[in-house]
Amino acid sequence: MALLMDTRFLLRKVKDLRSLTPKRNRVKEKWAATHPKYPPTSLALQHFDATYSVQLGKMWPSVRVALLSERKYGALLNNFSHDAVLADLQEKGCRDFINDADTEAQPCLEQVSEEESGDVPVKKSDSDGQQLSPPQLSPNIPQLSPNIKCVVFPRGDITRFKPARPDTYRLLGYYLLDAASVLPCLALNVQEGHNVLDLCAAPGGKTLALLQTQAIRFLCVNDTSVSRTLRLRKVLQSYVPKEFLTDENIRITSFDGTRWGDIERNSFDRALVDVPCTTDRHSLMEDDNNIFSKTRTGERRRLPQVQLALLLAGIEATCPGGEIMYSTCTLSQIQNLSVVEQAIHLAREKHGIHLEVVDLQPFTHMFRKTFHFAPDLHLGGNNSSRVKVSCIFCGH
Ligand SMILES: C[S@@+](CC[C@H](N)C(=O)[O-])C[C@H]1O[C@@H](n2cnc3c(N)ncnc32)[C@H](O)[C@@H]1O
Repeated sequence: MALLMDTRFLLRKVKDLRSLTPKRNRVKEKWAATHPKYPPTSLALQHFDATYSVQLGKMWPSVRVALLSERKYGALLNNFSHDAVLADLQEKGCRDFINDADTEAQPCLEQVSEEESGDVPVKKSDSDGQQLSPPQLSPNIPQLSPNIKCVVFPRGDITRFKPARPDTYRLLGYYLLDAASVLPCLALNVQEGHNVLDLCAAPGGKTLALLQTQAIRFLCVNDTSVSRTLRLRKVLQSYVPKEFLTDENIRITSFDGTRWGDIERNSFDRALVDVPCTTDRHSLMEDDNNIFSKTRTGERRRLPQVQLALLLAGIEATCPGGEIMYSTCTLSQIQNLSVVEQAIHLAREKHGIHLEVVDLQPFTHMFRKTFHFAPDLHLGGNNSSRVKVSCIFCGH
């Protein structure tokens, strides 16, 4: 311990001495050695400027500003906590945007776009269902779980939430996440007694939201990264009472999700496939661990391939009549619509599985007071085989 402290002291000293030396060459050398000429955040912006200006046209400048602005959090309330957190946050000016959703509203045509993620729910037809070619839109409105509550400060108010405090049972009262991350969990339409698969689950924000429904019979939580799965376990321990985290209720694994079809088929009523992606906002903000860094170029290029394999695995794992939610936090069409389109095609051609795409427009319309959504997007390669889907864009 003493040695460690001395070492730390010495390190600090060296730092101090360096800061006293005249700036000249030393500063230049250090800069050159540690900072790439083009940091990953700049490479990400260059890439988005090139691709999204074409994909989004005149919407890109405002979407760009939104991506570069401070992220706005939501606080997902923890029903397992004993503290009266909601009243406390309401007193501070927050509102539960799910409770405020306009469930009576009918979708209208005017819609504007803002930011990040593409979320696409897909329904698996009965095995003897008719072949759907081209893929058909299934117009249904998910029943919103009354138990998922997520509060936000009013539009334009970027007050930060204080870290959640533990209650007398050491459970935290809320989990902070991008408010839009709750939308795929709501759209998944989990019903009483369902078996649910969360294929890429860590660090666990959406897993927690799914557990808040208190409707799930069995939840299977997976993430290929062992370290991130460890984080997820810690999150669950901080929010969910031990008696809920039994083998009968939940299974936590660290498998490669792309191989899930080899492990378990036709087993789940619902599957959430929240894939790794270019995490657009993060890639513009943080140089550390950035997918646009030169060392991760190969990984970035392989993303659509991995996403497709994960979605296909989620489809195989779901039983006939079940629903699959594909979600990302990127605007990229290649990582959103193209992946869903290819998955539908391959599921039919290779596995004989027929899918219909659920139209999310009525769903997004319910939340138009809180989020900006993309205008209609189309699934399908040509005019004659178009199926509409809606992509949800994170942020306010
Ligand atoms: C967008 S994050 C998931 C976020 C999570 N759903 C949440 O709400 O906190 C994507 C996750 O996919 C995981 N992942 C990447 N490749 C995977 C694979 N082949 N199988 C399973 N998980 C994978 C990553 O480790 C990462 O944790």
